[in-house]
Amino acid sequence: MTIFKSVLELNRPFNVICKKCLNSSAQLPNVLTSETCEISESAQIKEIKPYEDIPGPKPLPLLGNNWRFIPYIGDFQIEHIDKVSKKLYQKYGKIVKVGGLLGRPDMLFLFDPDEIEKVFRREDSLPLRPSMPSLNYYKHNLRKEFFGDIGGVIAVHGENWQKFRSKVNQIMLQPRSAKMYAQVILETAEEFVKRIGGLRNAASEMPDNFLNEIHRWSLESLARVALDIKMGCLEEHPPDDTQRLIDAINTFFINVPILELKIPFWRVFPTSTFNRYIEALDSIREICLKYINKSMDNLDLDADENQLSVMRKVLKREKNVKLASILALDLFLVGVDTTSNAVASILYQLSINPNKQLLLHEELDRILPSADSRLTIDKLDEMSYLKACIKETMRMFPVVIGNGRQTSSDCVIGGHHVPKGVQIVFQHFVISNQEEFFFESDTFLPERWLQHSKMAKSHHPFASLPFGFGKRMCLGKRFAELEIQILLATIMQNYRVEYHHPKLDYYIHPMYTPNGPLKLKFVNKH
Ligand code: HEM
Repeated sequence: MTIFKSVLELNRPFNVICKKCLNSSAQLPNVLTSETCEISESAQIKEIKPYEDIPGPKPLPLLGNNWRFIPYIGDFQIEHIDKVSKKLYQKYGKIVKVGGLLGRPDMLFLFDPDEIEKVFRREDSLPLRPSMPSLNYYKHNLRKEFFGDIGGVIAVHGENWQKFRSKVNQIMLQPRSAKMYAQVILETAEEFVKRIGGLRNAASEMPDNFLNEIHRWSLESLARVALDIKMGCLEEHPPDDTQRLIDAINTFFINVPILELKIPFWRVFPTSTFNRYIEALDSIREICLKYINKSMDNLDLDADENQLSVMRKVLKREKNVKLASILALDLFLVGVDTTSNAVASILYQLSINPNKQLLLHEELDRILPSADSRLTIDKLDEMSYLKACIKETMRMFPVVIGNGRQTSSDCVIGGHHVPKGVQIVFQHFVISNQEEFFFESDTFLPERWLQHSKMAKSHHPFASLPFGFGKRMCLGKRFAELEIQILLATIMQNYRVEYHHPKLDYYIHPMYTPNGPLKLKFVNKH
């Protein structure tokens, strides 16, 4: 059979493949033979283009493409990867190769939800998200004596990841489990709403560092859910280590892309960035362990499981203190800044879209008619416009602008042969802001997410995925959603939010967030 002969002659899998296989979402065979493909020679075939033909910025000899991240010389600024990604899409199209990155595999930017769907659907049982080799190094080399063979989920791969994740998946991801924490999440939201009242200046505006205040809420909320501990973040004078923890988490996130995308000198010697990063991770570990141990002190494992914090639930089921502590550590590492930046972005979008905020208030006033009306899960379930406002913000400004997977075998993506080991980057931010996938894509239109609205259109299910997808999707999704919904409902029950300053651009710092002091004005509703 001539088709298959040409594969063998070129010694390159997937040089040609039948159209049926190409469009299939099934895992493609590694080497195409007449046994693995039912299509006869006469069937329509499609040429698979070689990997080398994927367009993208050309690497320089010796410097590869890393030079592009050098300040003042290169054209890739980490803070503006959103704009860089858009430009790459405009210049090269839906599949772009950024190769020649020293110390790391090629990156393949995907701007096509059909192709993203295929990658996700082909995912095997051990999906590999290729992020944070520096954290992997921290957990498995530098602080090996602490982590041992229990690395947690962040920056952990293969069977170790699967073993850990299978033990915590149900506790973290069942919607019913998350809802059990509604009461403590509500108490923390109410505390924060009170604090907002006290933070206002004479013009009812927030201080320049309002984002830090939101971090404090996010940390307190997570500590209640994960450990059943009141850290006191929302008190007038919080314990010193709460701010230290917030700063360390920020330092950690800011340095991740620097260590990953710039020339990785840290792999050869400890650079100042690397030292700062390790210091931050050590602080996170030290402070979290202090609170984890506190939480253990008054542990009653015989208590009704529904009353237990996430960490205690895991402890009760697994009887493994190390595993429960490492889970809590991972949650603090990635569960604070993500949620707080999402809240900052949602409040900002509502403040600059007052007509949409008005519709949100109409919904809230109907469901919670007075300042004393009690928010319950049932009432929250009725708040479809509130949820649509959150979804719409996450579509236009996803806090995590892209996600990724590393190919575990040779495959075909976008009609090209792609070898094993390449890092596929799903460009969600660029995709979900395109007219092709969302009409009036640059308009804040929560109605598009409402089932019964005239503006609701069916969307490509892979065009906006703020929490990822599949076996490795965000472990904290249920908690993040609940925390954000409860906080937003509590704020909007009490205040109208306005913004009277020059419009803010967005940047990556370290999440995708409004760039500038969030001088929101909170006006009493009652
Ligand atoms: C708005 C808030 C959040 C957003 C937008 C977000 C987004 C994401 C995304 C995009 C991923 C990668 C998913 C994938 O690879 O398919 C992820 C992973 C993860 N997230 Fe979140 N996240 C948020 C909040 C949280 C919170 C509050 C927690 C913890 C309580 C959390 C814990 C995690 C963990 C542990 C992972 C790694 C999962 C794994 O690799 O197995 N996230 N998140």
